[in-house]
Amino acid sequence: MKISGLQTSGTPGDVDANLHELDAACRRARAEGAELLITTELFVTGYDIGDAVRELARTDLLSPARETAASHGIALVLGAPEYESGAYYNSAFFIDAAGAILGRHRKNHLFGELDRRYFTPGDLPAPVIDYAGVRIAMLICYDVEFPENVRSAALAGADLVAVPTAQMQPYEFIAEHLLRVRAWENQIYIAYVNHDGDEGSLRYVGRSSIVSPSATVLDSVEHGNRLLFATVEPHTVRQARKANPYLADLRPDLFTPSARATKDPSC
Ligand SMILES: [NH3+]CCCCC(=O)O
Repeated sequence: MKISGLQTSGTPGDVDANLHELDAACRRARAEGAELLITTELFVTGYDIGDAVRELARTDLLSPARETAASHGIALVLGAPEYESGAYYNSAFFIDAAGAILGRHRKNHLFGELDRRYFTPGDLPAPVIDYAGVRIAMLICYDVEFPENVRSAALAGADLVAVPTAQMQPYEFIAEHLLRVRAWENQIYIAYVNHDGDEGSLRYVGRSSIVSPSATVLDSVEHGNRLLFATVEPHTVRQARKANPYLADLRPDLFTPSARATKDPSC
């Protein structure tokens, strides 16, 4: 499956402008043969936009994006705020090429006051969606910095982790190094799609990338608005896991509380 990722500064607080950019990006991505377009974290509204993020979360942000996906025949991993039963979530939605919502992830590790002021953390690990022969997990930004999140997706059979992101200075290290480690230690594709430019109090690091299960950077960009492309192949995941069998060799029995409590009789 050819996938794409849209690194962009977006238009903070302007849903119509962001949806217009989404439409143009879907057209370009589809023309290049992509079957999936991954956006940045909270793409539809912007991230550091203050109380407006909650006001916008209570509007219908998904219907126009679903129509865009269907009109271009391309699936989306779409970053958008979500409101349900009095709670607000920093979410990502998997929308298929017919505009149907197949899955949703609520950011399960909130980052500092910026997230916690407005959102409730999700209580579920990354969902894994079977789409066109590829098993796709979703995490959001800070989530991917916890190895347990990516390992859990890999053990659940994911081939790819799509990561809508709003990664700001001074965290260039994550974009430049950590993603390749996450891909290598789990033999899994990672698509990390970040904001760029300035937004509110933040200066984003850009540095979006798509990384192979053997930690090869398949496409990347430092700064600027750009579509990234790469081809995700499940057999490449399987080959990588033969070469680096961490998941097969893993000994979860050693990491249970009871294993930790067991005294070593030889000492
Ligand atoms: N390294 C911490 C920055 C995480 C930013 C975010 O989750 O939006």
